[in-house]
Amino acid sequence: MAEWHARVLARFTPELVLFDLDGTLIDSVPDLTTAIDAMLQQLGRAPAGREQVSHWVGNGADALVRRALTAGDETAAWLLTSEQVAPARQAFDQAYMQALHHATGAYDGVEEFLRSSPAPMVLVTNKPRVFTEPLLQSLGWQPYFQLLLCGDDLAQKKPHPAPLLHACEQLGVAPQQALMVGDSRNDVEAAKAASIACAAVSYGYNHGEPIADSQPDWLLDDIRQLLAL
Ligand SMILES: O=C(O)COP(=O)(O)O
Repeated sequence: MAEWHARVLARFTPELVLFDLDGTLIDSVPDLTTAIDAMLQQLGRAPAGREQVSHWVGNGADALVRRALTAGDETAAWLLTSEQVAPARQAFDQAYMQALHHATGAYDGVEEFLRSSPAPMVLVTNKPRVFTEPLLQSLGWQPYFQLLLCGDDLAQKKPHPAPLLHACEQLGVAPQQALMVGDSRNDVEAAKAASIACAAVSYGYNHGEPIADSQPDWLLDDIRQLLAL
């Protein structure tokens, strides 16, 4: 088991680490793009490509499909009715289930952190459970996490603080003793609203914007920077 880096210890000693998944632990955009482009092709539309898809990830599968259907127009995306979205969502779900772990891999340093984390870990992702569980199983990561909280487990998802607070409560850790690690403003906003310290990684998606703008407590280029290695 590794020790926390002095920069973390100077503030507090985390008793629980809450991890985001997509863009933080894994680069899932290649496989998400395969699924989104297969869906668009079925609908007779042009493919979106990885760059666009990377800007649409982070608020769960429903938001991703809505954004793809409206070429990223956020207002138009949420004006679509559930009935309008349903066939596309079905096509996406089928394609993503097939593609789940073809090109998705862990970022540098992630495996090392997971193996040697100084504190118990929970996964708090907006990804639906139907994809998260088989993907974690395929990565062999399920034993690392005390709890998985997926995007469809609770009524609210990040940036709402509810999943983070729920995780703390389940593990019996005060929010002030937990650390959120994520890549997007959804993670930072959820952490701030829950009074949870937040480290953000600079290499993730964050809708194509710099995560520094959200002012996390720590900005990391590599998750191992949290550790005294
Ligand atoms: O939008 C998604 O499905 C990804 O969610 P995550 O970044 O919270 O892991």
